Amino acid sequence: MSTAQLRAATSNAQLSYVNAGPGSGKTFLASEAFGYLRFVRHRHAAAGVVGVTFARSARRELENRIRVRWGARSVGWPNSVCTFDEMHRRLLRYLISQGLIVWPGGALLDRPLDSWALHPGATSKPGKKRKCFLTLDEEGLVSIGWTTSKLLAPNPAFTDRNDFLSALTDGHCTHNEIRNVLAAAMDGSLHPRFADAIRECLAGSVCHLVVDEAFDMNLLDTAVVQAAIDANVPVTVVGDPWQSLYEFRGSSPSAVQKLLVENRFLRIDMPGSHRYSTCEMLKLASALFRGEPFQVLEPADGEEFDVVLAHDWSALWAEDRISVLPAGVPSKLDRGRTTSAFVLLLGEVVQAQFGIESSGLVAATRVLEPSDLASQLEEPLALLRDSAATEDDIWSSLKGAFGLPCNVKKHEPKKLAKRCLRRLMDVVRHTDHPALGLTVHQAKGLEWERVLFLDGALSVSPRFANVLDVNEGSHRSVYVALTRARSSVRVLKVVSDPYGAQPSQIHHVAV
Ligand SMILES: Nc1ncnc2c1ncn2[C@@H]1O[C@H](COP(=O)(O)OP(=O)(O)OP(=O)(O)O)[C@@H](O)[C@H]1O
Repeated sequence: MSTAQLRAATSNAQLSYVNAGPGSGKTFLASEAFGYLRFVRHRHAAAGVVGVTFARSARRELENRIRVRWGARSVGWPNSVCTFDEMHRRLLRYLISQGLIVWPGGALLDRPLDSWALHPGATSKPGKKRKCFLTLDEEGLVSIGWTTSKLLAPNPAFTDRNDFLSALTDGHCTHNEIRNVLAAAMDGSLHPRFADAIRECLAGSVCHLVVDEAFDMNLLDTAVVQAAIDANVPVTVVGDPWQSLYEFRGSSPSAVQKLLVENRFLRIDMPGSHRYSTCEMLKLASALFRGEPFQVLEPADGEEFDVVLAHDWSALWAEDRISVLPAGVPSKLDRGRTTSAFVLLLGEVVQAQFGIESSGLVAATRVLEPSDLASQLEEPLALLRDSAATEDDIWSSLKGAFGLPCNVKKHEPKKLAKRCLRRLMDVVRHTDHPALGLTVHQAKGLEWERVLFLDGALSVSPRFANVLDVNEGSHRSVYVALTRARSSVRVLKVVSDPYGAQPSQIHHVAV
């Protein structure tokens, strides 16, 4: 460990904030600090050290590092590493178990859904609709309310109260319902006993809270951290204000800054970088962290990459200048049964090629409930690799594998799904070693030797430098993408992306 990391990991401050740039070893530090807190500072505590972060991939990364460094028992009960969603569920469950909140159907199940996609009764057809949600009254009764609002395609919701109630009483719910009810409970104006109970739960179960990627916290997450502070639980937060990416989940860097200032967190700066092995990357990462102008290069002919990053999955599927295998599907892809079969097929190819789980597998598995996935996909996989097999052969085989009748209109693949299969056939049949394709969100916290970034707003001209603005979400996404490479990053211009969001304008200055 560097001296700066050692100082940060072994700080005995009640509240500390470690501020550091990309590749400076923040996650490394969070894992070191976890061991110090668990085995030294709080070795006699009955409550646990809890590490908390955002995406499931980030949670896995942090937990793996802690297991490797400190042994599997270091994260055993009462210690844990979890996502904020998991923490919200635990707190709500505590309120239910104490009889303070009455949940429809009684109990909150262990595995909330990510979304209501394909749940009977939930709709994602865009348009102005009556939309059901949960409310909490001061007696602790959770009931169903509704509002008329515009439904957005990727966010299905219930429009009928009875359908919603029967899904809830069957034990289903999404993280969204949990967040809504917990946020209402934490709002002290409703009834102070909810907030008192939450502080009691935190004080009894957590002896130290370590928050990684702190600038992704939303208002509910900061309220949970504030409740821990009010319960006298020591807190360490680690973060880089430039790496706040979860705007769609309501991340609020300004609320995080407010939390740090109002509670007088001890700020520990951790300079230095451990990721970068070339002057080019050291210079680029330092300019990015300081908000200074920087230049980027286009790839040279034939240059190879370990990973290709893009703002969204669609840009990766639309790219045909390089051989890239995206580990996820465009968000606009329909969620029907035939498309779900394609998602499972992609999952097998990605697993075989890169040894990782592709995005969207959980939802597709829920739709098709395969009995023996490996043998069901044996024939479609063989046809995918057989250059004599046509696109129609693969669709028929996929339908057959999951018992979907052929020649039924609703099981016909849609235009976008067909385009994705054609691209997959092309990549699988013409390259032995395609690059892994990921979105910037999926790449957060990870690193590779050589990175190619697909972007439409950065200038790659030798006459211009780019300047990013920390207050722009899409600029922060560019920052994360450009700082993932150990030795080199190149930028390939994408002219337009018909499906995904475009980053907002980046300021260019002449050099
Ligand atoms: N003291 C150290 N000695 C050797 N390697 C280190 C040290 N600290 C960190 N590293 C390595 O440097 C790389 C970057 O570390 P880490 O992922 O923790 O950085 P980070 O600050 O969380 O990055 P980012 O926020 O940009 O994702 C990793 O490969 C990590 O193992």
